[in-house]
Amino acid sequence: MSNNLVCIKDFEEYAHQVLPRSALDYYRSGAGQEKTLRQNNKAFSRYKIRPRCLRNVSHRDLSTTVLGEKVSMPIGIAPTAMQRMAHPEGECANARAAQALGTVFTLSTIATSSIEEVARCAPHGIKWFQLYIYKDRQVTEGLVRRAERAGFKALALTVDAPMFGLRLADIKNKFTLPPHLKLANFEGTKSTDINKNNEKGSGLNAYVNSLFDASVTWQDIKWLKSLTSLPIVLKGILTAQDALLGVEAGAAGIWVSNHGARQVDGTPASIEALQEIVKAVGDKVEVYLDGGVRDGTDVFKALAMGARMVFMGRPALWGLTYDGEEGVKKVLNIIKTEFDYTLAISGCANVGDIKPSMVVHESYYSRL
Ligand SMILES: Cc1cc2nc3c(=O)[nH]c(=O)nc-3n(C[C@H](O)[C@H](O)[C@H](O)COP(=O)(O)O)c2cc1C
Ligand SMILES: CCCCCCC(=O)C(=O)O
Repeated sequence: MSNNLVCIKDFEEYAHQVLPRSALDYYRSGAGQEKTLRQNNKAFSRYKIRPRCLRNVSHRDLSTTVLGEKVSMPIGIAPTAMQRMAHPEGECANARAAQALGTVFTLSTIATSSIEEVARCAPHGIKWFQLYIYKDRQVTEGLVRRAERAGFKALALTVDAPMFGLRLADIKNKFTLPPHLKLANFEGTKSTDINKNNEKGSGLNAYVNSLFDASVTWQDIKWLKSLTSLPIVLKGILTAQDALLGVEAGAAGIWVSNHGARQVDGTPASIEALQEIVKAVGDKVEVYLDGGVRDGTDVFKALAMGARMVFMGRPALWGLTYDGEEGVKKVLNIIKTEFDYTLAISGCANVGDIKPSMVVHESYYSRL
């Protein structure tokens, strides 16, 4: 079977065939009419690679560093909630796959495996913890302390979700977490239950509106920084202005993202937002990108346009659905190989050889 799955699209098609409707729609969907969701993928194809020739690429090195840690490739796993709907080992399997490939796994606050379980499953992996700010600040502080104790290396604070986007499929399905699963970071607390309030639609929106703090401002980044010495990455930035405010507030990294097109339908594709942010931020902090990364050429383009690392959300969920840890490893190995081929055939022996001039917007060719 797996010989027939040779690219991420194949894993996505497989997951579409086997996942229950409600889980599939939750994983797959974007906000509103899903215009931005379609653009996240399409926008990459509007950028063109300009390969260079005869540059001795016989030995290649795909590794890089993020926040001072060496990773085997500039491709990591973005936080996605409730992964045990895809596979019984959920986040644990995903984290083990990332550990095996030597790259970053980011655990969602809204996970179906706890911080401690994931730390036990992947003790040597580079793990980041994704954070939401709860109205009850002690909930957030408790999560930070647990992530610190469990050896997580950074906090990815999601800044694009004061409320949740209107995901029409979840509303129609009246999404709830299957009863055998739990929000594992909150067992036995009132933050556990996403199923109690969904008579009118998706249980997610009811949960978020009742517990997440929509009044969060830049001052709260200072508060978070005062709590911890872990580096803080701001996830969900789409403008140069906010990137600069983030740098000023002391962020160690800016994660360019439109949340997989799940928040505002009508934002730019993440790749379209990347360059203004890279230009504004310069070398002050690292810049990452997620959203629509589906093959090795996408990785190359994002790096040429200034990202230090890219992350993938849904592709890991499709891999998990296929075969847990092994499925995610397959997905990661496929994109790693594609990136290696792109690097070599474009005349680069390592990520440092990828230069901004090697990727142009397609309009470059109509101007000639
Ligand atoms: C099913 C699903 C759940 C997500 N859960 C979270 C989450 O808990 N926290 C968060 O910051 N982002 C979350 N995201 C956004 C991802 O971290 C990431 O930004 C996005 O998936 C990247 O786009 P891609 O799926 O096209 O790779 C989620 C995305 C999806 C698809
Ligand atoms: C149960 C609360 C919301 C889940 C958060 C996951 C998320 O960010 C998403 O995009 O979905």
